[in-house]
Amino acid sequence: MAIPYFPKFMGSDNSSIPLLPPSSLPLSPPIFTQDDFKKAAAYKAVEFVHSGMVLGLGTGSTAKHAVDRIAELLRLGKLKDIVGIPTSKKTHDQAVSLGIPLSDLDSHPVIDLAIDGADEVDPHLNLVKGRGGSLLREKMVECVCKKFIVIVDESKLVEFIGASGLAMPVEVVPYCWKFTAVRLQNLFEESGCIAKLRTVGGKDGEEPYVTDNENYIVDLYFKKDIGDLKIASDRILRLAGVVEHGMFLDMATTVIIAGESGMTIKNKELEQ
Ligand SMILES: O=C[C@H](O)[C@H](O)[C@H](O)COP(=O)(O)O
Repeated sequence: MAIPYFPKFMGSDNSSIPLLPPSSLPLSPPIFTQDDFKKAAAYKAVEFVHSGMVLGLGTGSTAKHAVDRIAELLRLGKLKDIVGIPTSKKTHDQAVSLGIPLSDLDSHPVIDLAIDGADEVDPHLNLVKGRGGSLLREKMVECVCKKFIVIVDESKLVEFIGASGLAMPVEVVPYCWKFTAVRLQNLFEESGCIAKLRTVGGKDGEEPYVTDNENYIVDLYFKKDIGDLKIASDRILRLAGVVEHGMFLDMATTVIIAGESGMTIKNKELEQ
């Protein structure tokens, strides 16, 4: 079993971070799990949270650690007057269960800081998000943030968007989704694109995955680089039937990456 051991990842407040392995254990190098890295990045990001902030609360296994940590600091009285704007029903439910005060974009159209995970991060801090299906609300919240901190383990770093060979999600309206999927695939024919409806196993077999907004997801898989991301984004968004896509371009202000060699913090300003 992995020993939670975070010598390189200590936050300014480490009340809930075990610092050293029990002395009875043999002195072998600590073994970290991927989840340890996600938690380390999340805890680091929460150090940027201050009392009185309106916070975008991300979705996914990495963001979940940040939400837990924010709730813990609220309970300890180390944070006060936080308002959270959740980016999915799941995060909403997590935050409610932890007692984090919540609101929405109607009441809080400007957000001080959002913290969220990502599926891919390229060298320019462009992202793929939405493999958990929450891209639309995430984009709505994170595009109105003064600061957007992305938290990832090192497995999310890619040379270029789509390089992982994994899905780039596009949220589409259910009406004639096949028609939209074919048009999406045709847009990126030269990149060897395959478009697939995301499905989940239901009692009657495979059913379309339905987002929090009652839409479907078409996942795009690329064999080659799709080139200029801004152009790709515009082409996707111009298709009627498309609601939003999972490329988050030029949005992250900071990316915190945790991995075997420690923690790296990349700032957008430094990349330009
Ligand atoms: O829809 C899901 C979100 O975009 C997640 O932030 C993203 O998929 C990363 O999730 P995880 O932290 O679980 O890898």
